[in-house]
Amino acid sequence: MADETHDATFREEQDHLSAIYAQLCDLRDTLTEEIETSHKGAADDLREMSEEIRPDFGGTDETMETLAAIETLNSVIDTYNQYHDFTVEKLQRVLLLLRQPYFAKVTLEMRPGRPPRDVYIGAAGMTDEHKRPLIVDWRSPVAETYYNQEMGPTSYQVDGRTRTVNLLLRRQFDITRDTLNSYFDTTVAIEDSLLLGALKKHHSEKLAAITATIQREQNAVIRHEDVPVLLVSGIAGSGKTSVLLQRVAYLFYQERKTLSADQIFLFTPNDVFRHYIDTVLPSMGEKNPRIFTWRGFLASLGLSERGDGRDGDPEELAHLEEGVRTMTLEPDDLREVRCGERVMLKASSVAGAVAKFSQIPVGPRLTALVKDELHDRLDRKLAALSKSEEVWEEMLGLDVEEQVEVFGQTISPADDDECAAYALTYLRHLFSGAHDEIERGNWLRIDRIGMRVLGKSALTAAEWVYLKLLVMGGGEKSARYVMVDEVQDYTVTQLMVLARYFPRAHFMLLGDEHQAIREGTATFDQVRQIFSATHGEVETCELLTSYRSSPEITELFTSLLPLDERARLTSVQRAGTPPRVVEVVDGDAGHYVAELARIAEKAAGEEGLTAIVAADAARANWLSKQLGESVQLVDRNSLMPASGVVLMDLRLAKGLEFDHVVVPDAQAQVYPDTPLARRRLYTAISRAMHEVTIVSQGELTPLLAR
Ligand SMILES: Nc1ncnc2c1ncn2[C@@H]1O[C@H](COP(=O)(O)OP(=O)(O)OP(=O)(O)O)[C@@H](O)[C@H]1O
Repeated sequence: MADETHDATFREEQDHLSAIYAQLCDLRDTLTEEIETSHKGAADDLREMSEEIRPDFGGTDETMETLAAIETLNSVIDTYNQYHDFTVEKLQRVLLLLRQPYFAKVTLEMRPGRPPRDVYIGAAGMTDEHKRPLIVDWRSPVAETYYNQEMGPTSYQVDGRTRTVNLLLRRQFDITRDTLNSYFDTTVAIEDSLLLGALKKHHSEKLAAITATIQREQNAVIRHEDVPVLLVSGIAGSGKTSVLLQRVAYLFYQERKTLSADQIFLFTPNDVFRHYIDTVLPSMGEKNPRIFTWRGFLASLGLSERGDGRDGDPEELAHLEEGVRTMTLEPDDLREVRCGERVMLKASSVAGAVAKFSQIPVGPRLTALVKDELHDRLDRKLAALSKSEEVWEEMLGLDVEEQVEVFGQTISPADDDECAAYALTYLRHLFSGAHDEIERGNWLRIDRIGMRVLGKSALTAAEWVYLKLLVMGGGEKSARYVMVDEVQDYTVTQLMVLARYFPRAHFMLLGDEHQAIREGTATFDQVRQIFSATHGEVETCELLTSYRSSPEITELFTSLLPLDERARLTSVQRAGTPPRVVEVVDGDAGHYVAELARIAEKAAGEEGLTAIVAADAARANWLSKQLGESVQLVDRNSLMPASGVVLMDLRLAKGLEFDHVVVPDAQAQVYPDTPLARRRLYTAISRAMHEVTIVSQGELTPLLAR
């Protein structure tokens, strides 16, 4: 490390930073001015143009003229917007960089014998007025040389080809705006001073981006080639969630012309976790994807009332698959097509449409054919209705504005044929909802079909969605990427639904089998089977280093794992405190609570956030009553405070981290020597960054006894 102002390199780097910072400030001013001027110009132009438009819907010609003028005005607005979007986007990047222009530099010999090139790497890319790079985006190909953590010959991928270069210098910077706090030259691959600095910090209310310190094994996941299914298996605190979010940012960069935020779906364990991560992407200058919890997903399908559908038997889904393959639709499986209150096609007509394709098996193809037939039938019905004088009368009674809305103009039909033609347009407008009903498949009684196939009286949410997908196909076809964090907590049933619901999406599944804290969740072998059946080969990446927890804490929670696995895991070496174990031997509840209260009180006086992580909700509630208001009980809707002491159920602590974790009730009744209890204890302890206190009422669990 070098941070002395006498250091010539330090001065050179500070000068470089000052120069870049000044350029960024100039860019900010120019762009802001451009936006203001164009805004004002646009505002003036638009005012002038819209004043010229004299809304006149008096006759057909006048109406057409008015509409044409409005259309021209709209296209002028679009052009301004496009220009505006580009400038605004560039300004956003400049503002992002003004907080920290860059965090690293690599000096590369691109070809032997050529003069080496300095590349400064930052959260976004920026060029000067001659299009020369000032700062290179961390996601650009050449930035990979920084993340490879290899001195000397190294390589990076450009458009699928490997480029070999010589890395002469890898320098990291601690920078705040235009001030260089320090720099570090890395000479050994594993030495990462910036990382150590980041890991020493106290807990923060929100997860932070790890752009500047992404490690080699993490980089391999973030920059992984686009495959149908990527399963990332990583120990507690190995950065799975961080990697997931960096990967989303990477995909946005890679596919910036085509990928929009609403094409990425992110599944998180609960709402507390969702709040914990929701500022990471915005802080990187990117948008958040669509974030769901499993419950939220079911609610979006209107299925909340059917329970959470987690624990349903996957065999039932297999039965549905088989059943659908061999069944035929019966009249009772069908219902009429409605538009509001009005029946547009009777159930018998729907049955007639289905009967036309009796040779085709039940499934998406049949549904598509029946939908076409129903659309035709509806059209024919509307065509017949369009001859009705009653409809004509109603149509001719529309006022001018309604006419323009329906026909794009006012109408004055010359004869019956013209009247019928307008009436058809009118009816289509009026009953467009019926076509939507046909498309949504609301003429199929999914519950009835499912109950018949499974021989039971009600379907779970999972069975209902699954059956609908089997019969109608579909799901969310616009989804291009689906990310599932904490995948070890999903059941086979849930994963089968997700795999089918997103048939075209590429999946990224992240988890830790040792953190499966519920009974009956899918093993990673099952995860692989499910997705290889629907999406093709599943690639697996491993993350073996713990970043969250000090070496002492990592040693404690990895001691709960089988020996052969333990041997492969590492943590980042830094100073830590040994975990404390408190056995309240006499088992008396009063003594036990007093001891916990003492620990909580002491923790409240310390810096950072302490969490008392109870094994389940009932224990969390009991402890809350005992400990009183000095300890805040966290529920599903709580926001996490920055410091103090909180108490929560292990389920809500999932994915989160705290400076100090207290594991209460560490006695054998609560943590017996069973695989599930072992995983729960591992999960609870691994929430800790710097300190762990284990407290048992009576003798300590055999899982931790030495
Ligand atoms: N490369 C890195 N640089 C700096 N900090 C990192 C890095 N990787 C991970 N961390 C930090 O380690 C902590 C754990 O990361 P994260 O929550 O992403 O891990 P995880 O594998 O999802 O954990 P868990 O399985 O326990 O939920 C976070 O505070 C994160 O910022």
